Amino acid sequence: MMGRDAVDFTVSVVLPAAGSGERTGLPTPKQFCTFLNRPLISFTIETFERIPWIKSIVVVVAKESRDPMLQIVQQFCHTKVKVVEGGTTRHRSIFSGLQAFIESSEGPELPKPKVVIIHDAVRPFVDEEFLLKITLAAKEQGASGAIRPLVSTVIATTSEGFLDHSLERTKYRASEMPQGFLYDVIYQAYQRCSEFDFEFGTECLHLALQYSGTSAKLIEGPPTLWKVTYKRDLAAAESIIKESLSLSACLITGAMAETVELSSRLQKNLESHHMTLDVLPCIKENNELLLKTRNFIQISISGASLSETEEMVKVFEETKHALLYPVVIVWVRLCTDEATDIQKNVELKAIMELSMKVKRGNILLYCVQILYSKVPELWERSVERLTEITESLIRDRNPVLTGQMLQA
Ligand SMILES: Nc1ccn([C@@H]2O[C@H](COP(=O)(O)OP(=O)(O)OP(=O)(O)O)[C@@H](O)[C@H]2O)c(=O)n1
Ligand SMILES: O=P(O)(O)OC[C@@H](O)[C@@H](O)[C@@H](O)CO
Repeated sequence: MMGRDAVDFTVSVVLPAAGSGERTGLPTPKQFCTFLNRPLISFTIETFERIPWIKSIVVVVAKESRDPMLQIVQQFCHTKVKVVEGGTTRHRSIFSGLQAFIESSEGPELPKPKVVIIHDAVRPFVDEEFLLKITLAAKEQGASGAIRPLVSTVIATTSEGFLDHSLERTKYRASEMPQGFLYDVIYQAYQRCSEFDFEFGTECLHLALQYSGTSAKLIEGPPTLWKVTYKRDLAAAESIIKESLSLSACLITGAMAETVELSSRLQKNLESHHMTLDVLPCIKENNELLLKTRNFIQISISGASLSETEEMVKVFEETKHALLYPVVIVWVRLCTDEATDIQKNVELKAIMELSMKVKRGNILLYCVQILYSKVPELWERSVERLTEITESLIRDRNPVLTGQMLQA
């Protein structure tokens, strides 16, 4: 497949995000519903923002959402974004987005792109490879669109609500997003389309065919292109993102024989559960490795200070490593002998204070205590429990459990 260097022309994106999300039944429009401390729309924007050959992103929001959207842009450092106001229907919103590239009385707008990608803001899972296919096809053919096989059969009903006939499913496809267009093709189509199209239409590809005589190239996309429409879709999106964050971790073993031995057992268990691990004795001078993942497991002997954890936190704060996704630190405290209550309280106080402080920077600090046992079966069982707890903390990223002394 052609690579990024094939994109030797300007590409911009229009993200319609001015809907009210009625079908979720939630008071907040779904594009602004949050998980992992971030609104859904920010995840979609990030998907496009990290692609170097995409020059600008026009986000189209309802008038009342303009200021909240500008705050999101600032909070999550979305640098390629311009926010414009949408309309009462999706087509009106998309047309508003396209007009952001046209000179206006308020002065120069965004540079007009050769190709414009139109993508629903509530479809957060799109990858660069597929976007490249859509973009290059749009450049060649004038228009392109993502399609997916139909899951349910399409039927036509009589006016009395009875079956009239069913369509042969193999002949039809579901039209999804992203879609790509030569800018002039889709802009002209919107200039020519009818009020009926603006009011009741849902398909940009149809407008390109009807009003610009351009038949879109259809490209089958991956199943990840689905649109968040119902409340259950928000839960599904959150679960998919959390799963994608929990695939790797950095295991910091410490230098003592006991912590290295525990690290080795934990590494074996986590890798057998398909987690990819980078293993370090300590974090000094390994900043680039620190920025490879957002999950850290730090093994230390009870009584050890949190200074190394604080060093890690400093690196994350300086690099804004936790800006877009929470960073998880699981501080494993290996007890080789029974600590006094005073020692436990001192440690517990230290971990609670530090966890509250770093949570404001989107860093989730957990503590798990494991008692060393000379009895192999008991020790094995404790390490198994430590593995399960560690996996759960990384997967679920539950802020409620931060700062607690969990027991493996
Ligand atoms: N007037 C509108 C209506 C919809 N959209 C956007 O178009 C995308 C797909 O539309 P849909 O899933 O139908 O969103 P809503 O219209 O918000 O959903 P509902 O029909 O449940 O209200 C969404 O990102 C939505 O914000 C838009 O920009 N302007
Ligand atoms: O119809 P809705 O407003 O739910 O969502 C818009 C979808 O129709 C649209 O994204 C695709 O069908 C491609 O045009």
